[in-house]
Amino acid sequence: MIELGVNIDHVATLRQARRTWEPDPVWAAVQAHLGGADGITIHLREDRRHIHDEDVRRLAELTQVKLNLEMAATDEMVAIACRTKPQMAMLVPEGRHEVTTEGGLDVLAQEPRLKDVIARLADAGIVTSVFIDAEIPQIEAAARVGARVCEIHTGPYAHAFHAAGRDAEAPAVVTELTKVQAAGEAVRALGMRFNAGHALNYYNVQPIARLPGVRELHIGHAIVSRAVFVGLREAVAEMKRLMREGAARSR
Ligand SMILES: CC(=O)[C@@H](O)[C@H](O)COP(=O)(O)O
Ligand SMILES: NCC(=O)COP(=O)(O)O
Repeated sequence: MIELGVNIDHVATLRQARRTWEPDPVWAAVQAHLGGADGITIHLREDRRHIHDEDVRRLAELTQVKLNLEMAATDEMVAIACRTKPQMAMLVPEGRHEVTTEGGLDVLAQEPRLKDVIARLADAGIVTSVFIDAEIPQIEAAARVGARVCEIHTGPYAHAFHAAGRDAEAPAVVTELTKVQAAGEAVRALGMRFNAGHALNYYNVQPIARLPGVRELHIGHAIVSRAVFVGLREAVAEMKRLMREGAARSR
C-alpha cells in the first residue's frame, strides 16, 4: 500500500510569521495522522526559518507517527538526529537563499563524506534516505554510500505538468514522468526503497502514485495550502484518497 508522509514545515512557517507559539506543529502532526498520514516529514534547515530544534524534539517525543527528518549532511544535523532518533533521516542539499529545495543531493560528488554520515546515522538506528534527481549515476552512488531509501525529486515532473496546463499526456510531462519511473526501477533493482516527492499536488499526484513499486510520497506545500480552507485532517484524507485511487489503477 502506498504511503503518505505529510510535510508540515509550513505550519511552522506560519508560526514564524509572527514568531509566536501557534500554530503548533505537534497539533498538525496529530491532525495529519487522524486524516490518514502514514508519517510526518519536517526539514530542520540550518537557518531555522520554519522548523526549530524544539519542534523536532517535541514531535519525536509526543507523537506516535513515523518521523522523517530532512537535513543537510552536517555534523550538527547528524548530532541532532542521533539525539532525537527519527525513524528516517533524509539527506538534502541546502542553500541559504533558496525558497525551497532546488535540486537533488549530489551524492556522486561527496561519496566518502556521505558514507560516513550514513554509517553514523545507522549506528543510531536511523534509516537514511537521500533526496536525488532522477539520474542513474546518482542512484548508483546512493547504493554505494549505504542509503536504504531514495526519494526521487519530482519537481521537474511537477513543473512540466503545470507548464502544460495540467495535461498529463503532454510530451514534456511524459518525458519527466518516464525519468522518475526509470529512476524508481533502478532504485529497486539496487535493493533500495523507492520514494518520491517535491511539488506534488492534488492535480499531478496520480501518475506518480501509479508508478510501479513506489512506496511513499512526501507532500507538504499543497496539503498545507488546502488545509487553510478545508482543515488539515480533510486535506490529508483527500490526498490519501487520490493516491490510493492512482495506485489502484496501476494494477
Ligand atoms: C526536500 C524537499 O523536497 C522538500 O521537502 C523541502 O526540503 C522542504 O523544505 P522547505 O519546506 O524548506 O521547502
Ligand atoms: N521531500 C518533499 C517534501 O517533503 C514535500 O515537498 P513539497 O510538497 O512541500 O514541495
